[in-house]
Amino acid sequence: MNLETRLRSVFAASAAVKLRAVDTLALPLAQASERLVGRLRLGHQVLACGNGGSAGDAQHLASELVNRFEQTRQALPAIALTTDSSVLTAIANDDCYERVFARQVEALGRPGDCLVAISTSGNSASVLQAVSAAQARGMWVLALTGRDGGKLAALLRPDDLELRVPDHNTARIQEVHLLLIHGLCLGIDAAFVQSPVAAAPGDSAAKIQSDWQALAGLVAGRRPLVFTNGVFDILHRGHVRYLEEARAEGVCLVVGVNSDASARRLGKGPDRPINPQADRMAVLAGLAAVDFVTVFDQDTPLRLIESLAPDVLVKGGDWPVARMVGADLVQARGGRVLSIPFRHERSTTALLQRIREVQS
Ligand SMILES: O=C(CO)[C@@H](O)[C@H](O)[C@H](O)[C@H](O)COP(=O)(O)O
Ligand SMILES: [Zn+2]
Repeated sequence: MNLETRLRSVFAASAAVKLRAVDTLALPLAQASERLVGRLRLGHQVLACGNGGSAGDAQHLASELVNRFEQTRQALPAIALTTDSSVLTAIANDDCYERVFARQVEALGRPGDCLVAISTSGNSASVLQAVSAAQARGMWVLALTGRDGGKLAALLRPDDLELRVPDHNTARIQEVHLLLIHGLCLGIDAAFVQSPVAAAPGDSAAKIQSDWQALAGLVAGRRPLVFTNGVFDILHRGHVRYLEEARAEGVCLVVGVNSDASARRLGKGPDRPINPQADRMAVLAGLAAVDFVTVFDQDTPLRLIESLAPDVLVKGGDWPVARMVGADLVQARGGRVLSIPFRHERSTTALLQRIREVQS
């Protein structure tokens, strides 16, 4: 067989693997892309690793997240663990090659971040150690593999994802890996072009949106949209947990805060709220679970709920669904209404009582 004939059969084989992969991988690829979007929106980052050709793939992915793929959108945080020769040689030289990625995961990974682990065999020890290090740090793993998934597939936990190319040839598997990387980026581009994250991590002030109309524009397309409201005078552990649970009900959480005048009309006491509305909003905006904070001056958040049209309405503590303002409105649009009990029973009133007792 001359070279041209052999190349023709390589082209055919590559196309055939891709067509086979469509059946098994299109759906999990879409799910992986959506999961990445969700985590990136929360300020998490992507770390990527692999050896040889897969090191190139890790860099390819990182460059498309940090810079862009096909569309202009905000920069996204991703690091290829394959590029810093000083770091790589020091770890390989002083410790062992198998630790080159794991050590970097230990240094850079944070809970909720994603490790993209690329290995055609699923058996590269350096990638396996990186996966274990990521799992130990509360990260989740997106594995790009081939063949039978190797030892890597066996290491994965229920929360991890694997995209396994149905072939045994290293080069063919790598060719599909690149297609998968571009597929991930397609979904990521689309999501962030449609609705950019207003606040960069650490820039919590951008989460505070007092203009309801502007807020409605910012959350358009970020559905299911979750809404909750309250005074949040002195934030306690029960609040933090319930806001995290509320955020998990959708892709964006807006918290409506009673203005100082509105809070005073609730009649909790002449000195309440203790903290002015600007302070209460700033503290809420500092929570990772909260995407936006806004304020309402009315007795109830009904008009705000009408303006935002959330898909999920949540109240914390012991509010029965029947008593929740706006419940019928949300349900009439096919939305859900939830009462999330405080898992840590704390009350601002009781807390203030204790502080006063200590003082007197
Ligand atoms: O690019 C190629 C082959 O096409 C090679 O460099 C290949 O990536 C290397 O042999 C890797 O070490 C293979 O590792 P893995 O995919 O089994 O984890
Ligand atoms: Zn190669």
